[in-house]
Amino acid sequence: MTNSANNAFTLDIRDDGIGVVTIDVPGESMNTLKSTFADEVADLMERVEGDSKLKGLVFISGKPSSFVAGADIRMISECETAADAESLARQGQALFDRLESLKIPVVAAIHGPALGGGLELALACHVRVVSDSPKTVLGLPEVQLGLLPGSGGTQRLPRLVGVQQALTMMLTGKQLRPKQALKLGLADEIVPQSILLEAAVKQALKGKPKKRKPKLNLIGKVLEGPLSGVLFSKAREQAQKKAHGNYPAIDKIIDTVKHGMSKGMQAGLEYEARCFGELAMTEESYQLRNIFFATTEIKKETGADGVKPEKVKKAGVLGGGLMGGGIAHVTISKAKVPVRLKDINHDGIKNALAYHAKLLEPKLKRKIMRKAEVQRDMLMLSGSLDYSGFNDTDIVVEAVFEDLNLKQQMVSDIETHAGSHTIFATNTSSLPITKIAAKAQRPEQVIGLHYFSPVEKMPLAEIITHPGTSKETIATTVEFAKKQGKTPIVVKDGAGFYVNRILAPYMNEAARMLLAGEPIEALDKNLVKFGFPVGPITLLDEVGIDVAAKVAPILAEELGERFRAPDAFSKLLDDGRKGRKTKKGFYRYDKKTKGKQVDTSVYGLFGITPESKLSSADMAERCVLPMLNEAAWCLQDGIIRSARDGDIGAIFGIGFPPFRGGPFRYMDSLGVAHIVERLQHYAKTEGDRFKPCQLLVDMAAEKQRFYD
Ligand SMILES: C[C@H](O)CC(=O)SCCNC(=O)CCNC(=O)[C@H](O)C(C)(C)COP(=O)(O)OP(=O)(O)OC[C@H]1O[C@@H](n2cnc3c(N)ncnc32)[C@H](O)[C@@H]1OP(=O)(O)O
Repeated sequence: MTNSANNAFTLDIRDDGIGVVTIDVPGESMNTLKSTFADEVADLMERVEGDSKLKGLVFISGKPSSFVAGADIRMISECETAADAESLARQGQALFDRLESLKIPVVAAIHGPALGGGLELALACHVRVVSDSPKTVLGLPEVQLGLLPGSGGTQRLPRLVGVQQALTMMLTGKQLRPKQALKLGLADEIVPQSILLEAAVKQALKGKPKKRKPKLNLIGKVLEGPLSGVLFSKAREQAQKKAHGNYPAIDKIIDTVKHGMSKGMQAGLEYEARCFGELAMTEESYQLRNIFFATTEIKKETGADGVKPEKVKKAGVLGGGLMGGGIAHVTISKAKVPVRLKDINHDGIKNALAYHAKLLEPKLKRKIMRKAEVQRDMLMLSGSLDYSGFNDTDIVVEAVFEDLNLKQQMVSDIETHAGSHTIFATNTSSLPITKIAAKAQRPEQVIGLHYFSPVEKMPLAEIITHPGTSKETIATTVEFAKKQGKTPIVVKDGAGFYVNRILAPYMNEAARMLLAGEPIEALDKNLVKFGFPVGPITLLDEVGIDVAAKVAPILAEELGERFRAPDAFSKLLDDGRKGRKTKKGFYRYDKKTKGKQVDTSVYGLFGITPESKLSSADMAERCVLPMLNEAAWCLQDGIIRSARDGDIGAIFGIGFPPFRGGPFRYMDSLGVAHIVERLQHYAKTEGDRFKPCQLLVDMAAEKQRFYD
């Protein structure tokens, strides 16, 4: 084989006898493994096996900032049968077996992500040298795609780092940084990127190392020896506590590791390939892969066709509350942009600084950041009580409380004190952007930038345009949100925008069932079982009953009767129940209460005796259908630009069960006609609020789907 520019793998043999294989998939920004490489890889292996002078082999990436991001997910999605996917897994297994069996030492030189099949390749090598860059991460994230590691990962990882650690990595998809990988024995050496290749060559010249046993303490040895049965059943119990049986990959990962550890590597690999094939065909994996494709698409979009974003070099934040503090933090720590924060009093500024410091502290403790880096990030946040330091801001995000006059005043202040190009982004969750921009001199620079709480954790940002927002403002705000680590969706102005608009009817329906006597625990439990991270009543307590009570009439007024909230909020508020923040809501928050307990006195307020009459499935259906219907309304009204944005918004903003693909993909999977039929059924039994929107009715009549 001669090396060709079209090859993904190029072998160069150095004078010291070490062969360097550079992985560089042509035409792609990141290396992924594809079955079409089979012939060139077979040639490469023959060349290596046939060269008796070769002393060792090093695998390194030719890409500037990634090793290998795994098997090509598109290739997995193209499989039509379980047998097709199983054979992909076997192909990878066979190659990695052959690599591991080489008599010469094989070293992986890793800089950037080594994920999925990329880490499986590295696991088959005899030594792993990693760069100390923050870009370097090692992980097996297949579970997030509804899959298991299919090319030996389920067998090699536990043998290298121990069953317990391997299960944690595979069941959570967690990615390890270099130091964590070294500690576990997954990496053998950490070096600066500049000497990565040389360090790997040095390792190869040392000869083939003896196989190491996992680094285990005494308890680890017992748990992974005589008590391994307990270890596996505990892992299953813990994982299912969160997954509620909704993710088939979880059981398969545990079964496969167990099979291989008790019956040997070869049997484990057989089992692994079979399970990989089966999982690739599940609805759950199909939907999770779709999320990967959707987010990858969104990452590439500017939000405004043909317009390039302006660079944001400095940002302003108005308001030092929880939201303002969170926004300042992600702007500095993710986007690396300095922030000037204004509040009306010193406490607000102090709060924001303290919040920023609190979020940086664990990074110092866990050695993700050095002290000097933390200090630098702290210095990037400065505060003032006036608008000094705002004149050179490129964007200002407002996070003051929800008052239209106040927000209009802020627009005017920014127009006076900041630059003529400065964008005014409002983090309102309920006020129309059109009204906030109504008195602006430069309305084209006013936009909504709606974060979810807590800002540093929630992945979604809704970017809301009013009719006058310019394309430049959209593109710059979208880019800014991406730099802050958010997945942005661009939506049109309208009450509740998208996320809160679809959330409200879902919560209202849960409240209605509660008023009809369904127990609080049952409502929460059944919706969590459906796949939401928390149930609707818990969510009401978290969001604040007062907040829900304030938003409900606004939505009803603008969008109609179907948004009319049940008459429960006023009674709760009269009783001083605002939810978790006041330690009084549907649940008890006093210190003495152990675990999560319903405050049963709530039932007395409504004169009801709780009694479950609905089945788990009926309860979930009644809550979820209004959300699905409203999502379709939003598409019909042009609030969201596509079903894809609606799915990503619901999954990343609300936690709509990812394995169901989002509201639109879920409707497709059940069939739009079925959704319409169920909505019509409930419209008869429960009321007009369930009436399906015209888009759904038309689509059902035409047998259409949201996705091809
Ligand atoms: C048999 C095996 O066990 C099965 C497997 O390996 S399944 C795959 C497991 N691997 C993964 O799940 C990792 C998926 N990738 C990622 O999480 C992220 O891409 C990443 C963290 C590696 C990098 O993120 P980021 O820097 O934001 O880059 P991102 O925009 O996502 O990706 C860059 C490009 O690589 C592509 N890409 C990354 N990983 C890919 C994969 N595994 N398959 C296909 N394409 C992939 C993206 O689609 C994108 O393509 P584009 O240039 O056309 O836009």
